[in-house]
Amino acid sequence: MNLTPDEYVNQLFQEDELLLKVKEAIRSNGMPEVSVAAAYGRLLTFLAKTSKAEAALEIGVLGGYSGICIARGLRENGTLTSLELKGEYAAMARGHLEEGGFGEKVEYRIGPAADSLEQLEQEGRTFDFFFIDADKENYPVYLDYAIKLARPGAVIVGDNCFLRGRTLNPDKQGPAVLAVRRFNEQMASDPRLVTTMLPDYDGLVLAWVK
Ligand SMILES: C[S@@+](CC[C@H](N)C(=O)[O-])C[C@H]1O[C@@H](n2cnc3c(N)ncnc32)[C@H](O)[C@@H]1O
Ligand SMILES: [Mg+2]
Repeated sequence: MNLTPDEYVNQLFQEDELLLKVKEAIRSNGMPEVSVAAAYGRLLTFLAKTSKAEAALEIGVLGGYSGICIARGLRENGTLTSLELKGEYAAMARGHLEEGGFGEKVEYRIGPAADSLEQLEQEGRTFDFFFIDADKENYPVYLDYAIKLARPGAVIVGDNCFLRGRTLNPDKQGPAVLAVRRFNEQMASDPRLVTTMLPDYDGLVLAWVK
């Protein structure tokens, strides 16, 4: 019997011990099991590497899965700034990033990400890699900040742009769906961006900032 594409890819590229440990910690602490899927985590590493990312920003941390993937792709002197609402999640992620050897590279800012983004703008910080993966209602706000804080040539990645199918269903009109549709439309049409959206998984959208 044929393997599914997922099964085939997951056989070829198995998650390493640290990533499996992150997932186990999330499970055993009763946290939501919504880390980025393995192949897309590897895509984050790949994109950070190929874009030679030096200053990455992640919005939505959970247990540190995507943070490890991004940190693995950073340049030698690169840094990751991670925004997370919950202090206990950031503490878990910090432990995992330290275990991966990235303790010196990562800075956590706890609280609503929109506040942290405003603070980063006030500080004059800029970034060349963004991963947006927090509360969906604020995706348009996060995109505005990402474009403001982006260096020319920056990469912006948005996760879960199909909202497990809700974005695709015209009958769904809740605030998260409306916000993500707005985000997707801006990603697709903003003249400052060169963008694509992968039409499988849960809708990963990728933009390059001119
Ligand atoms: C989907 S999870 C992140 C998964 C993570 N990027 C990964 O793939 O490993 C979303 C995270 O966003 C956080 N979050 C929710 N609302 C937030 C807000 N307003 N500001 C910052 N973080 C928020 C949640 O606590 C949760 O940890
Ligand atoms: Mg996600």
